[in-house]
Amino acid sequence: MESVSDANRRISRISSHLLPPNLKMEEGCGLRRANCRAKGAAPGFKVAILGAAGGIGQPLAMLMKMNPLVSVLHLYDVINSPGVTADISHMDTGAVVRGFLGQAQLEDALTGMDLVIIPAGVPRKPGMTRDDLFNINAGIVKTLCEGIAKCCPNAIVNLISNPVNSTVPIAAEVFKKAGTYDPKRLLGVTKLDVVRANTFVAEVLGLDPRDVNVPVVGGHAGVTILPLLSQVKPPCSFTAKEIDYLTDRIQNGGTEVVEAKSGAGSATLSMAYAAVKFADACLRGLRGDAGIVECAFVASQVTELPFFASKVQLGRSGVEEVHPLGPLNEYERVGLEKAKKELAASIQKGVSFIRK
Ligand SMILES: NC(=O)c1ccc[n+]([C@@H]2O[C@H](COP(=O)([O-])OP(=O)(O)OC[C@H]3O[C@@H](n4cnc5c(N)ncnc54)[C@H](O)[C@@H]3O)[C@@H](O)[C@H]2O)c1
Ligand SMILES: O=C(O)C[C@H](O)C(=O)O
Repeated sequence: MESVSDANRRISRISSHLLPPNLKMEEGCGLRRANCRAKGAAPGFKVAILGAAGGIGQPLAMLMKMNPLVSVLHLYDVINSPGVTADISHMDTGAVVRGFLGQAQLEDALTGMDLVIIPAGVPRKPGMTRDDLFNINAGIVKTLCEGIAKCCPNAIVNLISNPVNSTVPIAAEVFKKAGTYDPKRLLGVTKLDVVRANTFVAEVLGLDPRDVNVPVVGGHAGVTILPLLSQVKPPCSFTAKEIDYLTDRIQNGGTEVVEAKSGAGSATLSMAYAAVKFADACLRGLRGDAGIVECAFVASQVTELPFFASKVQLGRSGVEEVHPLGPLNEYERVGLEKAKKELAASIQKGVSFIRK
C-alpha cells in the first residue's frame, strides 16, 4: 500500500502540472520564466469551473476557453484536473488556464473570480429522480459555496449540480450564514430546459431551432419544469395533442438522456452547450451589455415561493430584474399549481439541510 509520504510526493508531482504554464517551464524543460515573453492574462473576466474534470465540466471548460470574454479560467476538481488542464491549456485562445486539485487548492481556485460555474456532483442513473442525488450533492455544494463565501463573495454563481431546486436554496443559506448573500448573484442553471424546448418545438413546427424561443419557468425537475407554450416566440399555435406531447417531452428531456445512456450518466454535452450560453449571457451582463434576458432559477417574488425560475434581466450586478410570468392559459395555470407544490418541498429540503 502507498505510504503517506509517497502519496504526498505523488500529489506534489501531479500539482506541478497544475502550475501556470510559465512556472512549469521554469521547473522542467530548461526554458526559464525570464526567457518567456508572455505578458500574463489579457483584460477580461476570471471564471472558475468546480467539477471541471466531469462529464459536463470537460466540454464546458473547452467551450469557456473559447469564449473571448474570459481572460483567466480556473479548473477545479477532486480528481483528474491536471490532465484536463494540460489538455485545454494547449488551445490557442486567449484565456490563461490554471488547474487546481482537491480541497487544499479550492481557495486558490476561487480567489479573485468574477464567475463561478458549478457542475460538481453525481449524476442520475436510470430509475433515479434528481432528488435521489440530494444526499451526496447537498454536501458537495455546501463545501464549495463555503469556499466561494470566503474567497470570492462578489462572484456570480451559476449552479448546475442537481437537484437544482434544492441546491440553490442550500447555496443561499450558506451565503446567508457567511453574511455574503446577494440574491442577484446566485442563479440556478435551467437553460438546458429552454434549449430542449426550443429544439422540440422547432421540430414539431418545422422551424429552425435558432429562431425559436420558449420561456420555461418553475424549476428543474419533472413537473416543476413548466414550458409556457402560449408565449413562444415567434408567436405560433399548437393542437392540444402537440401541447401534451411537447410538455411531456420537455419535462422528461433529462430522463430521456439518462435512459439512453443506460447507467453512464446524464446529459453532459447539451448541458455544457447550455451552460456556456448561460455563462456568456452572465458575462455580457457583467460587461454592461443591455437587454440580456435568460430563464434562471433565482430568488423571486413572482410567486409565493422564495425561489422560482422565470425570465430574468442580467446586468452588471447579476440579476437586475425578475420578470413576471405574463398571461398563462388554463393548461399552464394547472401546471403552475403542480409545479409550486413540488417546488415548495424541494426548496424547504435545501433550506433545512443548512439550518438543521
Ligand atoms: N442543471 C442542469 O440542467 C443539469 C444538467 C445535467 C446535469 N446536471 C447535474 O450536474 C452534475 C454533474 O453532472 P456530470 O454528468 O458532469 O457528472 P460527472 O460525475 O461526470 O462529473 C462530476 C464531477 O464533479 C466532481 N466532483 C465531485 N465532488 C466534488 C467536489 N467536492 N468538488 C469538486 N468537484 C467534485 C467529480 O470528480 C466529477 O469530475 C450532476 O449533479 C447532474 O445531475 C445538471
Ligand atoms: O436529468 C438529469 O438528471 C440531468 C439534468 O438535470 C438534465 O435535465 O438533463
